[in-house]
Amino acid sequence: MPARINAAAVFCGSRFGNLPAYKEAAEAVGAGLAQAGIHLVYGGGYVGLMGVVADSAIQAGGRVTGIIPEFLEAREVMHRGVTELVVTDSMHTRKQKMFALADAFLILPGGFGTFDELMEILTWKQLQLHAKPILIVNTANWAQGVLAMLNEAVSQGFASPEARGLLEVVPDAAAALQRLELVPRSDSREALEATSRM
Ligand SMILES: Nc1ncnc2c1ncn2[C@@H]1O[C@H](COP(=O)(O)O)[C@@H](O)[C@H]1O
Repeated sequence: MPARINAAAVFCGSRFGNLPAYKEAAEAVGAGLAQAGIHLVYGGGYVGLMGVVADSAIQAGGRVTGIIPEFLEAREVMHRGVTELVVTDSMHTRKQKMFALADAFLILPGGFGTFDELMEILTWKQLQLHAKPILIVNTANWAQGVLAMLNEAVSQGFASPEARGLLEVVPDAAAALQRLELVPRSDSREALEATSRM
């Protein structure tokens, strides 16, 4: 079935993590997006799972846009093989551009930076700045800690069950790609207007 969305942003680790399953998931997501004709938007690095997802999409003939802040060009080894590379003046601009381009967000295994990106896109949704799907690809249950934290916030009365429901958890890349088939293309003007409020 052809994909209805244009682009998905992938947030994931700048390291590989300890399990081979993490790299395999990044490969499957990159290749799967390309095969579905979905434009990959990601952080522009060559390192860790970020590089894996980009390389897999490129090898499968996909369109890949990397968005990287200038100060991370060396640290995250800016990927020069992507279709488009956007160098921003700050982390904030990077996030805004990734947000504006994407119709949906996939969160793959990662560390603190990935958690930050997840929380920001989730809290923007909680504030009704957007309504785009956010999917955690829970490979080998890597996200159990962050999910427990979110669930605990609901249990403690600091977040509503509705807010917790703004985030979907899927077990693997195949389920994520299947879910993306159901996502309608978002109105890019609405997305751009939303970024001006962030
Ligand atoms: N504070 C941050 N805001 C946005 N993005 C960040 C932040 N810190 C790091 N990042 C980026 O996240 C990815 C993955 O980082 P991991 O720590 O490996 O999960 C990387 O591109 C960081 O630049």
